[in-house]
Amino acid sequence: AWMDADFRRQLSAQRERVEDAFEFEGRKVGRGSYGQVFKTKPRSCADASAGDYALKQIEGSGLSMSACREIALLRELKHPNVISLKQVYLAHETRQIWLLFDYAEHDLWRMINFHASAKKCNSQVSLPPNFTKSIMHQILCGIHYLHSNWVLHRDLKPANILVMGATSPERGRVKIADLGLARLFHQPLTPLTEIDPVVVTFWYRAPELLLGARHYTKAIDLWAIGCIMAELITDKPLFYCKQEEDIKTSSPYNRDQLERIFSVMGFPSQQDWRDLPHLPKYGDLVRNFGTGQQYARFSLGRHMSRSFGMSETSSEFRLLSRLLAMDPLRRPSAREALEDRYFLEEPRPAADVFNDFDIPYGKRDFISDSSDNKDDPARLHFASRGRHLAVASQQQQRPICSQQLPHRFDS
Ligand SMILES: Cc1ccc(-n2nc(C(C)(C)C)cc2NC(=O)NCCN2CCOCC2)cc1
Repeated sequence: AWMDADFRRQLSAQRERVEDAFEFEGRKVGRGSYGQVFKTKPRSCADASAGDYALKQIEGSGLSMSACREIALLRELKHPNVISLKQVYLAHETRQIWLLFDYAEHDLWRMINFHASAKKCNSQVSLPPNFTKSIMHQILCGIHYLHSNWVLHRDLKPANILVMGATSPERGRVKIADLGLARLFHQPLTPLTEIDPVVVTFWYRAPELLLGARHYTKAIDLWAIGCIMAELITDKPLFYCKQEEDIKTSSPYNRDQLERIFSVMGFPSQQDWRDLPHLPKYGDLVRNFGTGQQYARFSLGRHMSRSFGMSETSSEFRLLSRLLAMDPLRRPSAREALEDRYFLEEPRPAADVFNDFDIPYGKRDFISDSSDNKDDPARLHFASRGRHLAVASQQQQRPICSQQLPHRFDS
């Protein structure tokens, strides 16, 4: 061994082990190709008041490329709206890697689903009037910080937008994270592999990516933020498109997803998007859609006003349509979006997105290890990558409709 044996023994005796420091048996809240996540409390301070922590056990053993990337990236970043890495544990015996984060009780995927199902039962849940504005402001602050450090997110979607819960000192604060799969491949044209059967959603992918753009850009993140803003307003994914379960496409071109975008936005004209003909998949586009005349009468304004009564003159709509410019060159930077009139008007964005309202969402369910076996039909667990097809298994999901929902909630 390259190290003196005694010295090694001394080091390993001193090293703090993650199982000694944290209680996490039976407290799994997430599982996927990235590894698994536990909701833990430090064993030391027994008092329940201490905040919870999220322990991510990285899949595989040893310093994999993705573990290196995640640690190297996160240890350099520090911003109130970006998830922060508190500690790294290397279990030398098993060569396991554990990452310690602050625990986030909520995320936009679960929050939006909660409101969508409450709506279906005609039981509106009261939220502060600046709820969407506060969330949008904090997402843009976090992304502005990342972009200024030349970090692109590349997979922004509701599941990756976490929100701190009532027991956290940062109650109601947005934390941008990346729980998912896309991080493993940073080229947009990488074929989806069988590593992960979880279907990656294309609902937040910018049109230039679907048309073969070879590199991610900041504008691609801003498009996804526009999609998230629309979903916060309507409780529906703006560019929802059913997807074949076994999508193993290697081509970035997704005709159904493009069709959905055009049926909301209209078809981009030469004036709208000068560089469109230079995109790799422009030929496929013309073959499938011709001149796009069939989408001539569609527009975002028409869609948002007809389906959701949104005024096309409101500053909320104006910002949304800036973010969802088909031509990436016309989308605002994160800073320009933050300077939009929308954030200067009353009501102003709040640091706690729930304001003084009680938080109506349940806590995350623990994933029981019994549901680990694949042939358990009820095994549909929350895939933290925001897979919109997965729901909690029945015994975990309390149907909203059966309860009488009080106007206000006890958190
Ligand atoms: C390979 C690789 C994977 C992920 C990242 N990554 N990147 C980010 C940015 C800074 C871009 C938002 C965050 C993460 N990692 C996690 O969010 N990790 C999950 C943290 N969560 C776990 C569940 O509990 C809350 C914290 C980098 C590289």
